[in-house]
Amino acid sequence: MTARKPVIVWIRRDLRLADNPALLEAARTGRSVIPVFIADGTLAGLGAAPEWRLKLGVQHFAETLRRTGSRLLFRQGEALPVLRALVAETGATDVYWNRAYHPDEIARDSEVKSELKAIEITAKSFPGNLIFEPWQVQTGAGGFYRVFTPFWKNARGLPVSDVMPAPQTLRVPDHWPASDNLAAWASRHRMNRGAAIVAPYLLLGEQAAQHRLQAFCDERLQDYARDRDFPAKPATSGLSEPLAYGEISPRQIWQRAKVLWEQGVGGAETFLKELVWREFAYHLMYHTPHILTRNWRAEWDAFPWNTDENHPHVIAWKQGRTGMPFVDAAMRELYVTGRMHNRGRMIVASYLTKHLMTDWRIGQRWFSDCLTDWDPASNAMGWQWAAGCGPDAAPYFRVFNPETQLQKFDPGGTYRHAWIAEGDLCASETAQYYFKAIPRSWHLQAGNTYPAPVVTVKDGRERALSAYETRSF
Ligand SMILES: Cc1cc2nc3c(=O)[nH]c(=O)nc-3n(C[C@H](O)[C@H](O)[C@H](O)COP(=O)(O)OP(=O)(O)OC[C@H]3O[C@@H](n4cnc5c(N)ncnc54)[C@H](O)[C@@H]3O)c2cc1C
Repeated sequence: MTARKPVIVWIRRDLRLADNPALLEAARTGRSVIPVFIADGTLAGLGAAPEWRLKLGVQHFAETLRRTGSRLLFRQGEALPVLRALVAETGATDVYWNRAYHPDEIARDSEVKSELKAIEITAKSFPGNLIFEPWQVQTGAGGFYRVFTPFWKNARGLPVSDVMPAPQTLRVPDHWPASDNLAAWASRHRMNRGAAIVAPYLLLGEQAAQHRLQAFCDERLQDYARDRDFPAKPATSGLSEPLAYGEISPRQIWQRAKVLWEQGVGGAETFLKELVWREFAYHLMYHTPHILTRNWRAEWDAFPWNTDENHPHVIAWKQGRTGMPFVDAAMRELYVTGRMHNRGRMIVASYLTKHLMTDWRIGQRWFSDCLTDWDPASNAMGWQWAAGCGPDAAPYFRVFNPETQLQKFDPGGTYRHAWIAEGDLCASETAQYYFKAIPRSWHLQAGNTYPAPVVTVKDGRERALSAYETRSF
């Protein structure tokens, strides 16, 4: 009687109906479908903002499923016992999911798959969260890539399958198994006041992501290559946030932009290339998982980084009070919006690791607490790139100058004005708001004098280069 047995779809960071291979395959069996989200140990290490954002995403997707007549079950506990219990309760014979690539998730999923198979449950995983599976893009010798350009040249020519439709219907089981309390879980977060501050900047849910993609392709893509580096311009897609929770799939973005590329729309190729940086980050995380926690190049272990998280320079960096307007503007943007422009990310990461000679993992931790688009692979790759210790990294001796960068990418001072209130007689609302948003314990006020640089461009550069030149490796 398999025909009547339900299929369990284990929902993870794939909070969407369309282009969701596991969900579609389950619907196509014609059997009832039980979608479940499991809050397990892999979520324990999430920073405050991404944890809060994930919970909002799960709640939103539960609402989306409810509108189709289905539901999202929610269970707390380790994945294997939860799935085993659900199989026993429902008589399901199949469990489907879309693949995840973090080393902890790979280990968990492999165990779940073999244990379910051992009790004669069909456990199937699908490729749904990347354009190219990490093992699919290979060098001529059959290995993995360490450098982006050849990865891109190879990947751009590979076939990409069509986007899948949302299931037309999801058959419901005769009896829904009980769910743990999703609302109670979702309201338990560590953002406190931060939630209300960041909330207006969120791009939440599948529909919002699709609208954004459409608007971006219609209005911004044409000028993307020209404008994408200017932090005051609304020139980029902002899709990293829904991508991080699977509210949109990279394949949906790829296929839309690829058509425009083929039609000769300016900016489309550059945009696709940026999207493939995300693929490259996953490729690296899959083949060299130590990128997440250790210097990718082990010789950098001997470098004399500052590892004191409470060093006054690190505190000034986190609080946007380094005295370097580009760095401070970007750090304040992060605090208020949960986002930071890519140029800002490169500048603040370079300033922390080079001028302040601080271990990149201190910056990585701060980002992982503050970013609503936090993504383990892109984040680690970005930090190791900026610090000079990663694969295909910016060489350590190439030190971004935050002053000339500001002149070049914010020539009219719009970005600076948006985030730096001190000394500005007509300080913008956002710049003033920063001081309302930050904890009182920081003792900062908009009327304060703007600080002198904690380390000047020249001193920081010379110190970093001298440490680099006298290094023991
Ligand atoms: C130190 C540092 C930390 C970063 N941390 C993250 C992070 O936690 N999460 C994250 O998604 N990105 C991260 N990035 C990459 C990049 O800054 C963001 O992806 C980008 O700013 C997102 O804005 P967007 O969606 O408007 O990008 P767009 O310019 O519209 O680009 C489209 C998509 O391409 C991908 N992309 C673009 N640039 C990069 C890049 N350099 N690396 C990887 N993917 C890229 C993203 O998925 C992005 O949504 C980091 C970069 C640095 C230097």
